[in-house]
Amino acid sequence: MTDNATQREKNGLELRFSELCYQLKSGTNSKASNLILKDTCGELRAGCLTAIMGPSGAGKSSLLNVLAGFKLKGVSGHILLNGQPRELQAFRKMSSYIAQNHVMLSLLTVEETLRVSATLKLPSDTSSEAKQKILEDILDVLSLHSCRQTLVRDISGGEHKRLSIGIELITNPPIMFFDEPTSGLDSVASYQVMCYLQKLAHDGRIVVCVVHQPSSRLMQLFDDILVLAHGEVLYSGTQQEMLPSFHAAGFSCPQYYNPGDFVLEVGSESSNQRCESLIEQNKLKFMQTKSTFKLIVDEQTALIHMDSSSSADTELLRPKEQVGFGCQLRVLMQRHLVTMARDFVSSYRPALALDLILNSYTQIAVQARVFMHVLIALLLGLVYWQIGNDANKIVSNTSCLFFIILFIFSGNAMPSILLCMQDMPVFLREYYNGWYSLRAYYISKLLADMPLQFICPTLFIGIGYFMTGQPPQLERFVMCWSICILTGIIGHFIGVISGSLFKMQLAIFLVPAISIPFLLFSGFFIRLNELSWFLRPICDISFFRYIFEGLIRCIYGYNRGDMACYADFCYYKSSEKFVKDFGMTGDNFSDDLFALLIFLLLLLIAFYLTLHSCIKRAL
Ligand SMILES: Nc1ncnc2c1ncn2[C@@H]1O[C@H](COP(=O)(O)OP(=O)(O)OP(=O)(O)O)[C@@H](O)[C@H]1O
Repeated sequence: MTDNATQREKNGLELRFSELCYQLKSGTNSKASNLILKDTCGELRAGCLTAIMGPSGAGKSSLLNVLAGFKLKGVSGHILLNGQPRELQAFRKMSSYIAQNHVMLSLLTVEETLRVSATLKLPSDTSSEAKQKILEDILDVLSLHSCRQTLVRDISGGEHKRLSIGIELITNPPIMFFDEPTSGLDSVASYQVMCYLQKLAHDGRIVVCVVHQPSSRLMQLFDDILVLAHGEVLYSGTQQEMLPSFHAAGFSCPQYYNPGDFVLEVGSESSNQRCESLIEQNKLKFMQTKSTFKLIVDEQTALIHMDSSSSADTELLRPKEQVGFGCQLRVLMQRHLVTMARDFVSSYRPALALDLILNSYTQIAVQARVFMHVLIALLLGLVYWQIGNDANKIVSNTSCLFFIILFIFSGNAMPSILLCMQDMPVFLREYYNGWYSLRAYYISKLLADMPLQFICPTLFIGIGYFMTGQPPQLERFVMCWSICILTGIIGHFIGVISGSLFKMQLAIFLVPAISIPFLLFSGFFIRLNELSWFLRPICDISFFRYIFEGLIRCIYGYNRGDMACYADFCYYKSSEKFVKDFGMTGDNFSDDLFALLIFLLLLLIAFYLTLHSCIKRAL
């Protein structure tokens, strides 16, 4: 008996699937549908490294997703774990899925990344010594010791892949799925990563990975091969038996030819017509084993059939969190604050293409955001230098107030879209791996984003208010500051919601496209009482109206009295007259504040629903 077989026996895991179909409803025509996987049969064994191979578009990633339990809609067939129907929640707990682009937070070190994973994934009663031991073992096994203190953004592609494996190894899962673990790596790094996978498999795990075009050196590392073409399985079994099987079906591999290239060429025929014999041969092999299934399980219970109408419960797809809500919140807050602080102090680096996507966006979102608020506040102060108490320049001062609103809103909404770019994939991966609950992530996000929402508008209004010569009264400044803070927070949530719901390009277009029309109803461009009657209700739902009204009231309302007039005649010497002409009479600042708080509450609810919908859509 070989070593692998011994391990398999020790572990005893075997994942078999038969008559597995995956049907995709076409987006353009709801009636049309695509059968991505057709009656596929195969087997994955513990102690063996299995490669899923096939030409591009054959359905390799789809099969991996279906087997890992990440795709449920449109899936039908049998998936049996050790002869029993796969129980999804338990299966997700014992398996891990490492995606091709395993996005991680770039401003944590390798060790911190593993530590966060250990704190959230290991049971709460695990001692810190035990956690440290696991962490050290993983650093050892994956040869990550030398870069343990390096930021994730600075490690090499191979180290990145190994770290993504390490994150999943924390819980020592007996089943591991990898989608193209060698993509983007050179042949040496690919071989190195694949050797680690072989090691993990030979330790008794089921390890299955999608590979594109393995070199003959890589091919030697695989124990089992599953060949897919046009959504059908041409072969599933050991590598030793692969070429004889192809030969028996009429496909002979030339001597000295890479078997990987050969099966890929066979699978690349324009249709599977010529490969019918191979497909039938494979089905027959698993038909024989299916009779064994029948003895063990009732066919009805083993059959999965989830069409698009049946809603998949996301809770079924994720293992339960291992630590309590308090610990989840603490770890998430700490992580967020550390990355934000590093983001603020770290300097720009020459951006490589990937670097630009993963790192610079967040830097723009934090570092440049603070810098721009200070710079633009100074510019505003210079342009509108000390005009706040000049009755002759009251119209210019109103424009200054409007500019403040506009800048704080867009200065917070737009960078928040970019922040979602990195946060969302990390959130979805960690949520589906049961690291934390939606509630913990939501609250940590609200709290951890707050410092920036206070710092930026405070810096801006703190500089701008005094340079532009607004009334030097504490109450008025505090009123003005509170409006600015609310404007920033509203902008931030509009940005975050759009960035989470839509692709970045669309979100960047949508935020100004939706908010600019509301500016028309703020009362700045046209007085609200001059609007046609049928347009007036729009003012009630324009948050810019309450922001602008609030600012005008706190600067010119509350018995401010006469302003200084340095010209022969100043029409608006009296601030009351100005407020009255603007149609904003009454010292109802609290009403504006209340309306803005209602808007904020609605946005907070919308943000929660957005996260919920992102979770559902990720299925
Ligand atoms: N959401 C989707 N909408 C439309 N078509 C899809 C979707 N998902 C998969 N497909 C189609 O299903 C087929 C299989 O896709 P899959 O990604 O599984 O192939 P693959 O073998 O992994 O390809 P590659 O090696 O190029 O990544 C492809 O033709 C793809 O276009």
